[in-house]
Formats: sequence, C-alpha cells, structure tokens
Amino acid sequence: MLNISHLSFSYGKTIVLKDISFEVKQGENVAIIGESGSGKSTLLKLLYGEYDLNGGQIFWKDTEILGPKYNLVVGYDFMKYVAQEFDLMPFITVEENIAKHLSRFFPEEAQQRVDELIKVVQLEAFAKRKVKTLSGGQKQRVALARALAKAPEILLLDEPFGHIDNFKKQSLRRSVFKYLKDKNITCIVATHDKEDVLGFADRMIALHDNTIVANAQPKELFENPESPLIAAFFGEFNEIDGEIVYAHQLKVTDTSQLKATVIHSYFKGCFYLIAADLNGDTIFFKHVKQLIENDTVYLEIDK
Ligand SMILES: Nc1ncnc2c1ncn2[C@@H]1O[C@H](COP(=O)(O)OP(=O)(O)OP(=O)(O)O)[C@@H](O)[C@H]1O
Repeated sequence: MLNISHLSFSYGKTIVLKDISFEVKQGENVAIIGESGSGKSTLLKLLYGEYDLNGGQIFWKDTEILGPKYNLVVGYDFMKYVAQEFDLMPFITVEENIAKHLSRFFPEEAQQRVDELIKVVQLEAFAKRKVKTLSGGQKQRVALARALAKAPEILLLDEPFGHIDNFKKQSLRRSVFKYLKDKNITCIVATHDKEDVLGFADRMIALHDNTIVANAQPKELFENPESPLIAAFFGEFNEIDGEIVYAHQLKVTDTSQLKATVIHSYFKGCFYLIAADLNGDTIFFKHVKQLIENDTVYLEIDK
C-alpha cells in the first residue's frame, strides 16, 4: 500500500500541493487528473522522492519515501518513474537501453526479458535501432520498457502516451496496462487524456486549487461529475439551470422548453457536434445529422 498523508509542497513561495492525503493499493491503477499547472507532475516527483516535502509523509509499505535531503541518490529500487522528458542513451540500441540495468551475469534471461518488454511496447521492428534515430513516440515506448525492465512494484507515469500517434495509442495502452495488471504492478498515471483512464484506471484523483477535489472510480465521476472540471475531462458539456449536462445527453425533440438556434455543425466522424444558442448561451449537443445554421431546434435532457 502507498500511503500519502497530509503532503504539502511549494516551489519557493509558489504553493503547489496543500494537505494531500490518499492511498493506493498494491496492483491498483490510479489516474491523476487536473488542469495544466495543477501539480500532477510535481505530485509524481514527490512520490518518487525527487524533492523534500514541506509537510506530511509518504510511505510504501514500511518504507518512508524521502527526498534528496535524506538520500544521496534519488529514487528507490521498487519504484520507477517515466517523466515527460525521457532521458535515454541515444548512441546505443533500443535493446541495449532496456537491458542497461539488467544483470550481465544472466545474459539469456536478460535477453528474454528484453524481448518480452519490446513486445509489450510494440517495438519489435526497432529493437536493433540506435535510439537517436527514433521518433519522439518511439523513444517514449523505449522509456516505458526500460522502466519495466527490473520489475518495479510501483510505476509512476507522466502522460505516458502523449507522444504516440492515435493509430498506435489504443493497442499500446491495452498492452501496457494489461501487463501492469498481470504483474500486479501499482501504477499512478498523470494524464490529460480520458482514454488513459476509461477502461483502465481503478480510481481517479482530481487536483484543483492545490488540493484533491475528487477521488473515486471513473464511472462514478463520469455519471455524477461534481464540478465542471470533472465533466470537462470526460468531454463536451453544458451547464443548464445549474446542472451539468453532457453534449450526448441533449436530444433533439419535437417541442420542449429548451428552444435553441443552431450556430454551427462540426463534423466529428460518426456524429455532428452542434453549437447552438440557448437564451444567449452557447450550448453543445451531439446529433446524427448536420443541422442548418439559424434553424430552430427543441432539446430535451436525457440522462
Ligand atoms: N521546477 C520548478 N520550479 C518552480 N516552479 C515549478 C517547477 N516545476 C513546476 N512548477 C510550477 O508548479 C506548478 C505545478 O506544475 P506541474 O508541472 O506539477 O503541473 P502539471 O499539472 O503536471 O501540469 P501539466 O499538465 O502542464 O504537465 C505550476 O505552476 C508550475 O509552473
């Protein structure tokens, strides 16, 4: 169990996190969300022991995670952190980067492990390539594999698929998160992307105003978004009479109290996102067909 109690941290005078407490069970996948600058990366760095806390404590089982004031070398063997800027060794190959920290006394086992991880991050075709010749997304996958090489108990991931194209992203997510679950590796992911959360995270923690404003299962938060911050994470939404209504929860009907004027139809693939004026406010709803500008539509809320 990872136990964070009353954690506080500032960069100089800039307060970033104030009195944060939460727990993460072994094998759990927890997503940290929040606006840019809300302190997601800072929280991961604190969990890793990169900075000294201003207050509070972090424990993994019986080990207290301490910062540079107490540790000559930052970090702990049982934990790996994949930062947004991954520092790989550019002049050696993908395989060599991953194998770097594996024992040289058991070359066969090391090679098997490298092969297994290259498969997890779907880089089979690039195993023998020098890292400096890879794209940003490919490097990100090498950094992930390298973090997994020594089988950490906890993995801290900062926007782990941010550099990876949509084409590859979904299958890579499934592969990596399945691997972590299979190996019972605790995983904490800082992300802006709901796709990193839905279907994978057991729990979601939202940071706002230096503190935790939500800590619950993604389904629970999706169904009852307590604030615009949470709703916005999941998608387009409106505030109608003080109520949060997702764009997919507004339906066109024959007649209703909600009379709106179409402003624009955005083609979104299998639906159109319609912007419309409702009593002077712009609202958004999903519709199967394109609607004509300035047409009147009646809407109902279908939750
Ligand atoms: N090394 C640093 N020194 C001083 N201030 C910093 C430092 N790193 C981050 N900050 C500030 O701390 C706050 C939190 O930053 P952090 O990077 O943790 O946010 P974030 O939620 O991860 O943002 P993003 O989603 O953009 O990555 C921001 O206001 C940022 O400007």
